[in-house]
Amino acid sequence: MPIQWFPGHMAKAKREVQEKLKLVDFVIELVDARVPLSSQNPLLQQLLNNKTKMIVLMKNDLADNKITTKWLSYFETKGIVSIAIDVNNKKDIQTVIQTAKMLAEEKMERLRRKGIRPRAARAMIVGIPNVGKSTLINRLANKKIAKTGDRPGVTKQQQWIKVKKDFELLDTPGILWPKFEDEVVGLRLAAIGTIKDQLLPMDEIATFILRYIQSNYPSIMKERYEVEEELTDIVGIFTKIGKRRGCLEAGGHVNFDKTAEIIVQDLRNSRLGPISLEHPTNEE
Ligand SMILES: Nc1nc2c(ncn2[C@@H]2O[C@H](COP(=O)(O)OP(=O)(O)OP(=O)(O)O)[C@@H](O)[C@H]2O)c(=O)[nH]1
Repeated sequence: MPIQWFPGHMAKAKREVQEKLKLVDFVIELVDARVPLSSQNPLLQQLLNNKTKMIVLMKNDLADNKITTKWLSYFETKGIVSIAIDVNNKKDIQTVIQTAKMLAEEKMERLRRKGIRPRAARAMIVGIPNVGKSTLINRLANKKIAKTGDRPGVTKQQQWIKVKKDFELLDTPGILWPKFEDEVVGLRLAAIGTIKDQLLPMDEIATFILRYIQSNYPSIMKERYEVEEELTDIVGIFTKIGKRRGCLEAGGHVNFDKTAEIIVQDLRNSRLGPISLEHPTNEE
């Protein structure tokens, strides 16, 4: 899939993240629970330079819980603290705060051991476009955005959100671009809506979604689209779905673009139920 990010934008985003990283003690990396690895930016790991991070699997309400559990174990085996949340669930927001506080306390303990007077630990949120950065910041801020002044070496004043007495959050997130070298990664990200649709071949994405669902969630395929057969005749399947969903043009022909759009929107709007598009061991 020919998706290109402009190198200039990427370089600028990288510089901005690098600058902000200097201000914080740890990083909260947001990924999409439906595609946790595909929605990571491998560059972040290099930029972190030994800084602690926690991973928040966002939009867990849209993901398959069984697969999410596997992802949490996967990250645990890598020694990375991870949690999965629905940003609209208050309990989940509390879990983010508690987990971040735990990391903050570890950091403060290290300072104490070095004889440095503890202060509030500072964190920033990073993630690819549309992963939920602003929404999570707003939930954590809960209208408590507090100016805590300049930090040395920073010309632009940073706003900090006092989430807890000993934990502050940078009020602007770091945007990182996903990586598209692997075609399947691109298709997964396109399916969940990371990339602007104008740039996308919707029929390819819809086909990807149908094939994936047919092999991983055949009952959904049957219930939603009344398709039970193998997807060898993809044109036939599009025709069937298009007719059923009223995507017809004059003359009774099926409009394939409209049909593809409906399939993609069905997935994005969770009309197919909770679905994960990536498995830790690539079981799919
Ligand atoms: N269902 C669900 N939707 C979520 C969740 N978190 C965020 N969203 C939705 O995802 C969309 C994108 O959220 P934003 O907070 O704008 O994402 P962002 O990462 O700040 O996006 P950019 O500004 O493009 O970088 C919004 O429609 C949110 O409502 C979640 O946990 N569950």
